[in-house]
Parts: sequence; structure tokens; C-alpha cells
Amino acid sequence: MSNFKRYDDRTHAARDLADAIANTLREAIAERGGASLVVCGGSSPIELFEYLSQAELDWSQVVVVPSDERWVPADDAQSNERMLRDTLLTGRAADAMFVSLYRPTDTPAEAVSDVEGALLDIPTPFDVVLLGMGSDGHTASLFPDDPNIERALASKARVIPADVGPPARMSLGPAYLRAARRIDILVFGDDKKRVHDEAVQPGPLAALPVRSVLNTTDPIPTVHWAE
Ligand SMILES: O=C(O)[C@H](O)[C@@H](O)[C@H](O)[C@H](O)COP(=O)(O)O
Repeated sequence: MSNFKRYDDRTHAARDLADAIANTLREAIAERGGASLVVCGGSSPIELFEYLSQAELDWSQVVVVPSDERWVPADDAQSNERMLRDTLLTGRAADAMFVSLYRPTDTPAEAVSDVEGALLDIPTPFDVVLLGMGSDGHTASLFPDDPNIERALASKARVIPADVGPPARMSLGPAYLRAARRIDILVFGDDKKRVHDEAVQPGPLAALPVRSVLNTTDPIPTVHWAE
């Protein structure tokens, strides 16, 4: 069960969704004194982040958490944290609080308890969870070819090390990602549209892990798509 919004182009998708996210953050700050925003990595959301970073809201009351991280230092070109600091956590949004998922350990598994501890103070449900999707049906760093994907998708853990790559990954767990007031999934291109159309059909979660968030009902996610 999910809503599907089709846009004329990627810029319209980025700007419309950024405006909707900004409004949700403003409402959360007004109602609860703060807001939480989970954001995916990858390339699809970059234009959205650059536009959202200029939104007029009290960013000092917003906490931003990556949905997942590549297990590389924050100055590495593959780092989601680096991408977020370059595109979202700049301009007005530079005032936001950011919770890094990366720790300087050899493996993500060694950092699970420390990262879990850093997330404990963030109230759930998150106000906004923005995810992407790979053409293999992964979301966050929940990959179909991860040898532990079945266990990961059944997990209630906040963070899950993903023994994929290199680089290895750290992902927020599916149950934690679903603990949201709104879930938006930003998907571009015909290939991913075909994967989406398959993923909304019943089938094994492990084959298309995006199903673990796409087919939740509380909240009902919205998929935002442009060619
Ligand atoms: O760390 C990451 O890469 C993301 O969190 C990942 O889940 C991303 O959303 C998809 O891989 C789509 O990436 P693109 O937008 O680059 O296609």
C-alpha cells in the first residue's frame, strides 16, 4: 500500500517534495518543539537537499540522521555524511543537528552499540523519513545480496551492520525506518519504476527489501517519481 506521485521532471519532484518536507518540519517544531529528519544517501536526492537547505525554518530544532552510511571516513567521496554536509547541512540548514552513523572502527558491527546510543535521545516516530531505492530493490543499505538480509528485515534493531561492499554499510533497521509520521521514497528513471511496480506486488521481502517500507500502512508511504 503506497501513494504514487508522478512529476513532469526531476526538478519539480525535488522542489515539491522539499517544500512538503519543510512544511512538515515547521509543523513539528511548532507542535512539539523539535523535528527529526531521516535522509537517504545516493545521487537522487541531491537537488532536493540543495533546495531544502535554503528552507526558512528553525533548523537548530531539527535533528538529521542518515538512513544509512558507507563504512568510510566522513571525508571520503563515498561518504553519505560528506554528501549531506555538502548539499543539505549548509546555508540555513547548517544549524541542524546531525547524528553521524560512521565510527572509526574496522567494521560497522564494532560500532553498533555506540551508534545505537547516539540515536537513543531522538524521539520516534521520526517526523520525516526520506528514502531512495536502488534498481536491485534495496533501500537504505538493506540489500538483497546481503547474506544476512532475511535477519535484517526481521530485526527490530535501530541499526544494522550490512556485510556488503566494500565498503561495508550501516543501515537504520526497517522497523526503525517505519517508525515515522511520513515516509517519502524518491525514485527516478524507468528502470526503477519497473522495480517499484514489482515491489508493490506481494512477494518475498528479501528479494526486494524496499518492500519492508513501501508496503507499510502506518504511515502510508508516498513514492515520488520522475523519468
Ligand atoms: O547510501 C545510499 O546509496 C542510499 O542510502 C541508497 O539506499 C540509495 O538511496 C540508493 O542506492 C539509490 O541511490 P541513487 O539515488 O544514487 O540511485
